Amino acid sequence: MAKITLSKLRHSYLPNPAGPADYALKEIDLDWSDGGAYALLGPSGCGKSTLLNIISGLLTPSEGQILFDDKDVTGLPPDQRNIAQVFQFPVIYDTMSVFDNLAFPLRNRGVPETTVKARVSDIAEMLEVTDMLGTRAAGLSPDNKQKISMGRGLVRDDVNVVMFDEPLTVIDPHLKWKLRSKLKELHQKVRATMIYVTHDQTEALTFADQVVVMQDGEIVQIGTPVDLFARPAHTFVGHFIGSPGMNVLPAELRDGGAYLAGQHVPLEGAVTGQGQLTQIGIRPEFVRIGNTGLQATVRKVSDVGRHSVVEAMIGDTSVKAVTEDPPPAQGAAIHLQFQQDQTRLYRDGWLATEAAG
Ligand SMILES: Nc1ncnc2c1ncn2[C@@H]1O[C@H](COP(=O)(O)OP(=O)(O)OP(=O)(O)O)[C@@H](O)[C@H]1O
Repeated sequence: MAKITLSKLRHSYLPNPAGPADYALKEIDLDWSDGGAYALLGPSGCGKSTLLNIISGLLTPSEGQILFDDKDVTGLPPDQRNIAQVFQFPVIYDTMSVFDNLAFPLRNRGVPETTVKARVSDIAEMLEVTDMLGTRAAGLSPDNKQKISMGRGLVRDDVNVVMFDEPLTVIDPHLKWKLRSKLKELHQKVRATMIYVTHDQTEALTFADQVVVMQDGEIVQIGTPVDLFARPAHTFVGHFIGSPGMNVLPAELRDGGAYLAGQHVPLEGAVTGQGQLTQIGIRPEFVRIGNTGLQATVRKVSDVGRHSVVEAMIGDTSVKAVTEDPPPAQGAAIHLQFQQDQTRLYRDGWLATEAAG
């Protein structure tokens, strides 16, 4: 397994890119350490596949370098990069048995048959497919086929990195959670460097120790699932992660204080930096409905099981609050309290307050 370094990477699909908007990947600098479990998370079109194809060698970047264990592989074709990939759809040989499918990547490399047997039975056990080893792959259900595809990606122990590209797309929703946690468990057992590409926050947060969040060809934050929830570096991360996402509210900044619809909102700490557009970011989990605080009117209440999501209007601005108490009625006049140490200011999208304490 290898450490992967992406250095000053940029990519444009245009022959003569003029400005940042012409780049599918703006400048990417990133270190993925040996044996880590990473997710690349972002909406459709943010550049995930472009980055994946550059790492696997299917695409040569317009600028920058890719290093595996400090060795420059930017010019190497895919077959010389020693990478395993698991795709959205199963890649298996229907006419072969499950055993032969799992053995294929090893036999292809001339691994001795005794090692093949040992390795295939280990992987089969981890994936709980031992009883299927003698079955022809053609007869398997789509999710079992995808499990075997994953097994084929994991069976070699000499690859630099295993990359998963939206691997749960074909899996039935009720089986997804099972395979998600299985993959996490597998990573803990095989300790390979793994990169998991997805637009689904639950998949990314369940699988990865470190999540790389992308938007518009740029990395907006790299952090643990807890970091991304607790202290989003960008309003995009706050909004994209969490359900419902962070409230991002228009704010006026006067004498270092923030105001929302004319009402003062205490922030977590001092405001730093420069920037034009100022916004307050607060997660709905930290907005309380109380007797004092910002005046608001309830617009809508959604019961989502253990708690309710109350959407209230402060002036023209909609704010969401999560509450486990009986919610107020639609149209009620209420007060909202923002937990101060969780109330942040963002400037042009980027975090601009210092953490409390
Ligand atoms: N072959 C190509 N030629 C021109 N533009 C491309 C090509 N492939 C991707 N793009 C553009 O590059 C940008 C990034 O696309 P990319 O496929 O990397 O994003 P993504 O995050 O993987 O999205 P998805 O999840 O939909 O695949 C998009 O604006 C896309 O339109």
